[in-house]
Amino acid sequence: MPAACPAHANDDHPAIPKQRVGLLLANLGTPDNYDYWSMRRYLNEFLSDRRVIDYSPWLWQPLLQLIILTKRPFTSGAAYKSIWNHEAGESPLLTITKSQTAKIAESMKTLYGDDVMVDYCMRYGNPSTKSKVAAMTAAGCTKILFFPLYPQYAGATSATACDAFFAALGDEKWQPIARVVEPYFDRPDYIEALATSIETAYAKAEKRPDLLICSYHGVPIRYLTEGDPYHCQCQKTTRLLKERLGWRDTEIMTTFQSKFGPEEWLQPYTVEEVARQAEAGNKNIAVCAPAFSADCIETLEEINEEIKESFEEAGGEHFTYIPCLNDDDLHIQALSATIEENLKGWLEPA
Ligand SMILES: C=CC1=C(C)c2cc3[nH]c(cc4nc(cc5[nH]c(cc1n2)c(C)c5CCC(=O)O)C(CCC(=O)O)=C4C)c(C)c3C=C
Ligand SMILES: [Fe+2]
Ligand SMILES: [Fe+2]
Repeated sequence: MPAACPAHANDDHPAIPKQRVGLLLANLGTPDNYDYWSMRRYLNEFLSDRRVIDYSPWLWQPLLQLIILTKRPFTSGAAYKSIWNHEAGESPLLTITKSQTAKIAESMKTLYGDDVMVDYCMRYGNPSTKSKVAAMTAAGCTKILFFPLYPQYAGATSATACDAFFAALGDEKWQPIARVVEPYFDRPDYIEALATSIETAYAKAEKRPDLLICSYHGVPIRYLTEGDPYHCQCQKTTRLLKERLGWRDTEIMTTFQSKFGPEEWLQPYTVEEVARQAEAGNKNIAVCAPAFSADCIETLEEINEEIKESFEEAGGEHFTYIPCLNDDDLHIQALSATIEENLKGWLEPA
């Protein structure tokens, strides 16, 4: 009987690996090092993304290439150097993402045995989203669950991560079926993990802080008026946290940090608000950063160095930075439960 196709007639039919489900965790990015050229490469990729900076490239690219990328790699490189994980030779965001991935992989193994392949990728820098989608497809993942590790949606984070994921799928001959995990800021288990981290920090503090500032990464106000729901999701995160903690309105507030460029961004700006609070008599404050699933340059350097300095210069006395949830057990449990819900219909726990 003739073979069904010429490739079947001889031995050059491609090997087909065992089919599995891929779980791809995605975070923002990281430079490979803090030297000028590594920083320039990273910032160029990041700041050329039109989900982040939406000006016309005709206007933006000359400014970026000729002015911003001649100076900023030096200042950002120095900031990265001050927080770098020198032992591992990588940024803290990368170290934490690896640990989160390993812990989530462990909980997936308990639930599903070897049926799920777990890995992580970065939107900018390495490992790229494209390389990880290709590796998962080659390893037999015919379905991929993509999980942008941002509690709140923003076009500049979640959407651009998805754009890179969908573009990578577009390059695959045998394109995996895809699902994306939605923002998780209002999940009770995430709020519980956040509230517990705050209660633990407050229990350890010498003196109870007068105020908790929830400092979120900012975006231009224009992005909100053009339809990005990030601002509302940040405000709701603080409200849910306040309700879970059982606190009064005067004990907790929302601010925004990391302003970049000349436009007006979401306000109040953290760096100014901490100084106002110190001047108003709140000499003992705590700051947490619920928009970040992992500590990074924006928390370790900007909050714990620049913003702390602004508070102390205005007469503030005690500044407590409450770390991100990182690889805390409750955080990993909340992320794993979110993943389990999103895998339903594809896989059931054994
Ligand atoms: C958590 C949510 C984030 C939003 C929303 C966001 C919007 C946004 N960011 C920029 C510009 C910069 N962001 C930078 C770093 C950075 N941003 C986020 C997260 C969000 N950004 C993270 C997690 C990080 C840290 C990455 C790390 O490697 O540690 C920087 C780089 C700082 C530097 O190196 O100088 C810039 C610049 C814009 C313009 C924007 C909204 C439009
Ligand atoms: Fe950012
Ligand atoms: Fe809003």
